[in-house]
Amino acid sequence: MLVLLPTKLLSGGSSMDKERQQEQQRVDGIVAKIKKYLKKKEQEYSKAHLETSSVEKNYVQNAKINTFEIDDRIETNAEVQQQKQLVAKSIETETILKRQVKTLKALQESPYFGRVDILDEDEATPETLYIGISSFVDESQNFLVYDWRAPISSIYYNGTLGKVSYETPIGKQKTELLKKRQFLIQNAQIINMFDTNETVGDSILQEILGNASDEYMKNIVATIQQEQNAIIRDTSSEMLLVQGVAGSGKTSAILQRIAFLLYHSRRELNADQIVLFSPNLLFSHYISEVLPSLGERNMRQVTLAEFFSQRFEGLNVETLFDNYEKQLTSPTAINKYKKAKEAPAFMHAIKEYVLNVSINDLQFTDIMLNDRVIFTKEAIKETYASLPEALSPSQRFLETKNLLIKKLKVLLTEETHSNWVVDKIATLSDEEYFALTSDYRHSHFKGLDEEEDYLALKLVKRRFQSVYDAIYNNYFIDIYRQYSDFLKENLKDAEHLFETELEFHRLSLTDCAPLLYLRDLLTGGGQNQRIQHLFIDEIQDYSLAQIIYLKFAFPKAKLTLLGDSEQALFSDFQESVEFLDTLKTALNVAKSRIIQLNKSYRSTSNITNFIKSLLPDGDKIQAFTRPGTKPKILLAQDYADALRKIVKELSQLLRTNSTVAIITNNMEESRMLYHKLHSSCSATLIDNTARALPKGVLILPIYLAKGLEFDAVIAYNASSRNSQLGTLYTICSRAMHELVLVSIGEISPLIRNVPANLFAVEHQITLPRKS
Ligand SMILES: Nc1ncnc2c1ncn2[C@@H]1O[C@H](COP(=O)(O)OP(=O)(O)OP(=O)(O)O)[C@@H](O)[C@H]1O
Repeated sequence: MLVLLPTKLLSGGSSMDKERQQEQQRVDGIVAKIKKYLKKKEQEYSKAHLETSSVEKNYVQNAKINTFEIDDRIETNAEVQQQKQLVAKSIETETILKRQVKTLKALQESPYFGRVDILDEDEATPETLYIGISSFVDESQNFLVYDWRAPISSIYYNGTLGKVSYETPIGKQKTELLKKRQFLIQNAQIINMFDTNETVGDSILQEILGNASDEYMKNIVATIQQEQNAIIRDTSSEMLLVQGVAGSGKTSAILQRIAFLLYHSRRELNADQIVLFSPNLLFSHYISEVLPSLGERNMRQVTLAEFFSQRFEGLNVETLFDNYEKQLTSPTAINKYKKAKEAPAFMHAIKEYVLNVSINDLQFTDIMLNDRVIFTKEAIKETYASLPEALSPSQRFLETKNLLIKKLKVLLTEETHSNWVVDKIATLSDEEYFALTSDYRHSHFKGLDEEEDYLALKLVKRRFQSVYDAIYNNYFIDIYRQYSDFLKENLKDAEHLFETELEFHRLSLTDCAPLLYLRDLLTGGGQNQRIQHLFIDEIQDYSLAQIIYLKFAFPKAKLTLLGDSEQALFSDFQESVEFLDTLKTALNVAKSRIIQLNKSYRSTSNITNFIKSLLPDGDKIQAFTRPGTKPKILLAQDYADALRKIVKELSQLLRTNSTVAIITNNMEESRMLYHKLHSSCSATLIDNTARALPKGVLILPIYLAKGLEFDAVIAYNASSRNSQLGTLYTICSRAMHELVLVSIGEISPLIRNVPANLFAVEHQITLPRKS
């Protein structure tokens, strides 16, 4: 619990007033220095900006020089390359300055949020340090503000007063923490300030959490809690599993963690080497401002659907959402092979299959150029078979590829003598000629023959480019037929469904990971060795097969996986510790750690208490003390009655909330509601193409609301027909300040066990209790 020092001393007391004055004077002094420095940096930035514009202009002009005059062209090439480098350098300088200006602007509004007074063992006088979103140093290199990620800053988040220690690059350091002070500074004015003994305290947190929701998630740097700090500063785990209840700050903590890692390993790590798998595009947009607000570049973000679609070009890859909607309509057909295909054993079977597949069972395919067969599958098979058996399949594929490319080169030389080439050269236009010879120093052609040979090879290469690509991309094996063969052997009859889908150019989500695994193990590819950190949000929605594949695809990456098994929309609930064990075995990681977050920050205590009583093991959830009204249940007789009630409720909710989300179980419900409601209240329908969230009334299905939060939520429809616990829990936990549940007809049995004092009902009703 937070221990505040006597309030008299802190707020009303004259000694605190005096201290506050002194602190404000310090803020004033520092802000003046920041402003001065900002001015300098702004000037440098404007200069850099002009410089970039001028080198860019130069570059464009040079690149445009008449390229049909041969002599000009040669010189242009060299100059253009030089200009290109200049542009890149200039842009980089400008970007760095732009970021510095942005950080300084943030600092001049709020230079810091914390202060610690420490006394080192060998020192006689204490030292006072101030902590902010970034460090600020004066001309004499005195740290006026310490970056929140600096080693010493960790005691602000972790330490209680007294002897404390903190990690540094040279080992553990000890000191004594004499004072910890929190500030809320806005527009360079101290709004609130108090001393605290333990972790960062409730009062400022209350103030922050009471605010309205925003289009963008905010950073939590000033109020990071101790258990969140453990997630942020963990640098040693190979796999960090964060299991946290809804609204406990999992997403916030990992974004802060990314900022921390970028600071901690500044030399070895950059933002491009971090990938975050996020649940949907809306979410990607929602979190996109957190890192920039801390002066860092964003990591790469991708959704699972995007990741798979990029790898199966030309196929319509099913998304988690299609899969979810289908499960609601025809659960049995989908579930038939789902369980087997999503299990680690299935991925293991793929590995075994690749190791043991015989050459005769490999599904080689002809390489064609239009209707002409360039390499027959028999010839390719022969090439593959000629290689030593001791090589692994992927090594043999690589060698086959090399040999095929060699053969192709011979073929291309022969092809240069064919009639079509001779004819084409004779009829080349000037433009075509210059395009073909653009990277050759024309003056160096020794004679007509050489020039003709050069042109012929160019023309042939151009025509055969697709053959080269086919070899390069391993299109000489029909991976779909291979997978179908694998299914035949390992999951009886499953191949039929797979093949039927393929005929329609569709690929089901459960086949993506095993199919890619098969392709990559067989042909050797698909791995990105550069990525150092892989973050997966909403891990409960990923199958183990998918996680195994992602670990394989990013072999050097440390994993940070976060989720809440209670919010599982697409699969069954699994206990966290059990889940960690399964993951450890499936992924074979040595150093793993699990961190549980049980305190929920998003919602008022009334909402959290209601939500926790929905869950059988909800006791572990702790509500953050924040006042608000009780959740309300509206019982409607029929659809028309529900609509009337919703319209009435909306007008009330909009008086105090800037965003009200009506969250449904699926897209169809959302569409129907939108159709009926948009004329009476200007609502926005959010579908899976949406990227931003406007204010006002939003209507969306639950899977698109994952990870998001809204001032008020109307849960539609909480009747007994919609009795999925994970769905109801996830919908309700999106609400920050107000929650209303609408039920058409009998209320969901999930709500019957909630104590009646935790919610209000619009009409007096008797809820039948479960026996
Ligand atoms: N230490 C903190 N200080 C201030 N705000 C916090 C803190 N921790 C969490 N929050 C706020 O609580 C809300 C929920 O946080 P977040 O979305 O990160 O939780 P989550 O665990 O990812 O939620 P869910 O799983 O339900 O999507 C956000 O508004 C976030 O800013």
